[in-house]
Amino acid sequence: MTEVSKSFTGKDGSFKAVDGVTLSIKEKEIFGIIGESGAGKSTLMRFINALETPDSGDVYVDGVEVGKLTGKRLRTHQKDIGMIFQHFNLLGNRTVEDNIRLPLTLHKYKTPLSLDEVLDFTGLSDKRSSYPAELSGGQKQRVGIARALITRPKILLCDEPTSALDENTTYEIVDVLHKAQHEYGMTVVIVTHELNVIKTLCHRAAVLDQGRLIDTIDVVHEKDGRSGKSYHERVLEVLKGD
Ligand SMILES: Nc1ncnc2c1ncn2[C@@H]1O[C@H](COP(=O)(O)OP(=O)(O)OP(=O)(O)O)[C@@H](O)[C@H]1O
Repeated sequence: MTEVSKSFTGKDGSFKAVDGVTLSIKEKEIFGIIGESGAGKSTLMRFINALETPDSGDVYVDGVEVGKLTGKRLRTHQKDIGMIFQHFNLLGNRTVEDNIRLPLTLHKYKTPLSLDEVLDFTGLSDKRSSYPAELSGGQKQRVGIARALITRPKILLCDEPTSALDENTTYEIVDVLHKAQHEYGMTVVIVTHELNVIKTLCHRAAVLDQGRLIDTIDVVHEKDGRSGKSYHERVLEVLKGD
């Protein structure tokens, strides 16, 4: 995206939520967008699937200018992009398998995955007939991931996917996302304020501050990877510096 900006009207008048951001995300990379609350992270990410439209600047996905798409071509573009949310956005009156299948009932997809494959991939095979209220937070997010994966998206947008979860569950979800990128070769864009999630999962990260891009960082990964550690090991690491 090049020089993208977007203003909103708040109680003190108009302000720039995204301010002249230029960045490029590579195919199949896991790219983080970090910054404090209100920095413009979600708005920037939502330009990619046209849930938000910039006031100025251009967004290109696969060489196609998103702002020029309308009608069927816009829908085709949006169908290539899956999304998962902080609060999961599941339908409470539908079972796990009906929630996961939902996108396939709304649109026709060329090469969807099978329900059994995504249930197995996300470790939910024994929960297929459960309702969201019967699931833990981590299980609900795995349903959200399965619902996105079933359409076999080229790009997966993740808006604060672990912010409603405790630390252990966060690493469980980070592992599922990592595995999903590896298995299905998607580009993953993840908005979060949790630096540990970026550190464990992302190849690169953009830092936003009051709508401006202030840095793009190549993430250095620890050799042993934090996600394999137990909760107790991580507590010791943080509190005692082990
Ligand atoms: N539709 C909208 N109308 C008015 N203001 C909006 C709208 N969407 C976002 N904003 C405001 O724009 C700013 C950036 O919002 P955005 O959600 O992109 O930030 P963020 O970095 O993702 O923050 P958070 O981590 O709190 O979600 C915030 O001040 C937000 O209140």
